[in-house]
Amino acid sequence: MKISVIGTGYVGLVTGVCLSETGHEVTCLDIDEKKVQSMRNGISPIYEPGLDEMMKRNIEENRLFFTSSYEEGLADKEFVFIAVGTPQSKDGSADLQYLNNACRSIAESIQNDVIVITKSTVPVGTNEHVKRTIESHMSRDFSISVVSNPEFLREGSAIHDTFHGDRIVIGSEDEESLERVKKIYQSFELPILTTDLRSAEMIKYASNAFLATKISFINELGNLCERLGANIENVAKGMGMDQRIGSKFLNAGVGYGGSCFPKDTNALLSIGNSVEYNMSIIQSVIDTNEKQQRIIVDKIKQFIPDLTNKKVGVLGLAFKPNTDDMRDAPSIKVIRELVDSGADVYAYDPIAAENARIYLPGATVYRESIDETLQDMDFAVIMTDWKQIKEYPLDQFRTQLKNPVVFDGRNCFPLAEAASHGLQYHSIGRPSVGLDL
Ligand SMILES: NC(=O)c1ccc[n+]([C@@H]2O[C@H](COP(=O)([O-])OP(=O)(O)OC[C@H]3O[C@@H](n4cnc5c(N)ncnc54)[C@H](O)[C@@H]3O)[C@@H](O)[C@H]2O)c1
Ligand SMILES: O=c1ccn([C@@H]2O[C@H](COP(=O)(O)OP(=O)(O)O[C@H]3O[C@H](CO)[C@@H](O)[C@H](O)[C@H]3O)[C@@H](O)[C@H]2O)c(=O)[nH]1
Repeated sequence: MKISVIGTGYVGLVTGVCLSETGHEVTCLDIDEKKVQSMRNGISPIYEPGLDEMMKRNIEENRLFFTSSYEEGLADKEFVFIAVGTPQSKDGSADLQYLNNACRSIAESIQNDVIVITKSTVPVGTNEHVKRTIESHMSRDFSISVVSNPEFLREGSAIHDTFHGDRIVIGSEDEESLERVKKIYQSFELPILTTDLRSAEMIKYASNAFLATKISFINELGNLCERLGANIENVAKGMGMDQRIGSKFLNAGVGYGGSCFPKDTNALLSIGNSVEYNMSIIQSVIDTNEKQQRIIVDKIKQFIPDLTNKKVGVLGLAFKPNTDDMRDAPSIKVIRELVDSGADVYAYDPIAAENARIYLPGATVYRESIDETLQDMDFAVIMTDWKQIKEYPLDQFRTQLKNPVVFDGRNCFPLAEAASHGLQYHSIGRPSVGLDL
């Protein structure tokens, strides 16, 4: 089938590449010329394990194309996926300016009847707005059908999630379009839920908000455990064994970040407000997360009240492992607070350091290795559970640091091991060990 994908961020690029991998002819379209040039050369603008190789193969086999021209991108296409960003506006709602621009450009360049499939996360009712916008800007009379097809991939495992996701959701009021879009995904052999437009749009927000709720819930319980001498890991294990609860997304830590949970929970709140319905659970989830993102600084100040000229080695900057994405990464708030409190911050991330420069205070010094980041520091802070950080030998913390004190925002190490290596080790929702050092 001939497909156009508009917007080549994580979702658009991974969708385009994966659809070409299954034999479709795909043209990915982006207004960012530099990105398009780099993608034409087989270089992905995002870090995603396995993506470059798959991209290059499909370009070579003439199934995957890149353009910045709507005329070229839409020529002969039966299906147009919209995957542009829908970031958070100042008032918390989803900012639809990129989507609106894409709709107007589609309308101006459309050359045949198309099914427009929205992959971007958009408020309930937006697909109807997409149809109206395109139809009202078209100069010729083509038939436009709209289908909602929200995306559930995670950054860092995006290709795996695309081919092995739990479900594909397709919503439309138009049965024929539903059937045709189902066929695009035929070879994926995944469960497909077909539903109405508005429910499909809501499923995306509901899923993200529920996962965010699980995280804020376990973080709140973790804070209680700390005060009562219980261990949140043991508690989560016991809860997760109940299949009604499930063991996933019960890892306590420095709160959720990234380009989706923070903005989508806020957008859901705003959707509620638009119909005068107060989403009090979602509000609490957001408030709990805001506090949780700063909790490691509170903990540091409890043990080291004066941070003036203290040297701090920060391990991990990305909002989670296997991505270079720094959008809403908890490390941003933590490093800003450390710097504002007078500390000198030295930071390491295997791949996010370049993006981090855009978000972090200018005073942050970037290091190339864990060893280098820990050398002569007054203490260490762990912000991302990268494999190389979790596998870093505990005795090296003791050898490299000036004082063997570690604040771990991701519970990377078992308590007994940290203690046996002579560390003063503070983590989340678990008792601190090595306090007698
Ligand atoms: N990032 C994720 O893991 C993820 C997962 C599921 C759903 N989503 C949703 O998917 C959407 C896209 O997210 P993302 O992180 O991939 O976005 P992004 O912000 O990383 O990328 C968006 C891309 O769209 C391009 N663009 C903007 N306006 C355009 C236009 N008028 N025409 C063509 N291209 C245009 C930009 O240049 C950019 O390359 C959002 O709604 C997001 O909520 C994201
Ligand atoms: O038990 C957990 C699980 C996750 N997190 C944090 O939650 C955030 C989000 O993690 P994850 O969901 O793995 O990453 P994303 O790539 O943001 O993916 C989420 O957001 C996407 C965009 O909407 C959705 O498509 C995915 O289904 C959804 O998982 C990160 O900061 C994680 O560190 C925790 O703190 N504890």
